[in-house]
Amino acid sequence: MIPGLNVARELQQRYPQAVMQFLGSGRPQEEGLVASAGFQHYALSSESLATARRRPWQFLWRNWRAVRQARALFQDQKPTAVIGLGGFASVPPVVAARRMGIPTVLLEQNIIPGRATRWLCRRAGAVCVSYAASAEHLPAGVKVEQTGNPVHPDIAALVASSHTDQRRILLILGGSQGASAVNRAVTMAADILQDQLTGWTIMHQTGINDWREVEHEYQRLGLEHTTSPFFSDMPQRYADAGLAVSRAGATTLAELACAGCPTIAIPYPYAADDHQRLNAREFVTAGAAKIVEQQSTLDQTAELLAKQISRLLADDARRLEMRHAMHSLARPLAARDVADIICRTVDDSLKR
Ligand SMILES: CC(=O)N[C@H]1[C@@H](OP(=O)(O)OP(=O)(O)OC[C@H]2O[C@@H](n3ccc(=O)[nH]c3=O)[C@H](O)[C@@H]2O)O[C@H](CO)[C@@H](O)[C@@H]1O
Repeated sequence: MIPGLNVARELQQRYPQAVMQFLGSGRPQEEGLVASAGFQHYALSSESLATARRRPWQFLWRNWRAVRQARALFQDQKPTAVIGLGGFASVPPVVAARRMGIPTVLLEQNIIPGRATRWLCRRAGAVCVSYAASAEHLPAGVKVEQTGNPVHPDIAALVASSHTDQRRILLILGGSQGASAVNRAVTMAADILQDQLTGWTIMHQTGINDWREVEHEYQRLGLEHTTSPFFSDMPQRYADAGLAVSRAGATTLAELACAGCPTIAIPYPYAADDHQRLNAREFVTAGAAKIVEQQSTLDQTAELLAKQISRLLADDARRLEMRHAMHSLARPLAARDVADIICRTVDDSLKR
């Protein structure tokens, strides 16, 4: 969703008269994000794959209805192009667009393309990916373009920020929902590292459920900290951070790259195709991040995490090297490049 918003911002700047509409499955958080970016949102009756196993008829019926809804909307609005953002809710509108001859482009952030991308890619005008390796997981003949993941312009601008590193903020991120296992592992690691963390401020995004508990824990430990269920000013948070501990969601990693923020990634172990671990590995290979695997017990995860944090806190030079490596992975012009590809796809379809 967030990369899609950034592409819409770029297109809106180029074509101020154009109308950008987002079609989703009606999740309130998604609708809120779209509305606060100033775009229109329509909810279709699409249903995710999670339903397919439990209630297959409901899955088929609701998605069939969603295709019909998208079709009716497109007949009325006559869109120039339809862009699939990778989630399952993108399948019905892209299917409807294809049937109506409307040009389509897909965005895929994860190194292993998700099912929606794998299903839709053959007839898409182009698939814009974050990682070069994604092409290996798509059928031959699909037009794959490595654009990087379109991040917010204020985050993209962080690439130009200075490379000297006096920052003493440890940023903890759990992805858009927050991550309970990360919250617990980090607070337990903070307990182990209490002395070493003196002089550092912990900036922790907890998600809604754990906020009180995490806040209470830092107060008990007497550590400098700010906690919030969700930060609405991420560009500033990234700009201030000297080290991050984070889930390995594709967008967060792309943003950390622009910020040049050395990162300890704790991949979500149950992600489809284990894509978070694979996303993070690309960063480890480049020397920009470390991985701490989530273990079967929290104690073990916390212990490994504490060791890794401790090493990096003690090694300013290593963090600076990681900062350079992170910046080398940044794709601050991704939104522009995706917008170019969309425009080219539309032009090509008009010539046919
Ligand atoms: C658990 C899970 O399956 N997560 C998937 C989900 O990630 P999810 O959407 O949870 O996380 P992402 O890393 O993709 O994006 C999180 C976004 O939320 C923003 N943010 C985060 C914290 C905060 O306090 N404020 C804030 O604004 C970040 O700046 C970022 O833009 O989709 C990604 C693809 O896009 C996948 O790679 C992830 O595996």
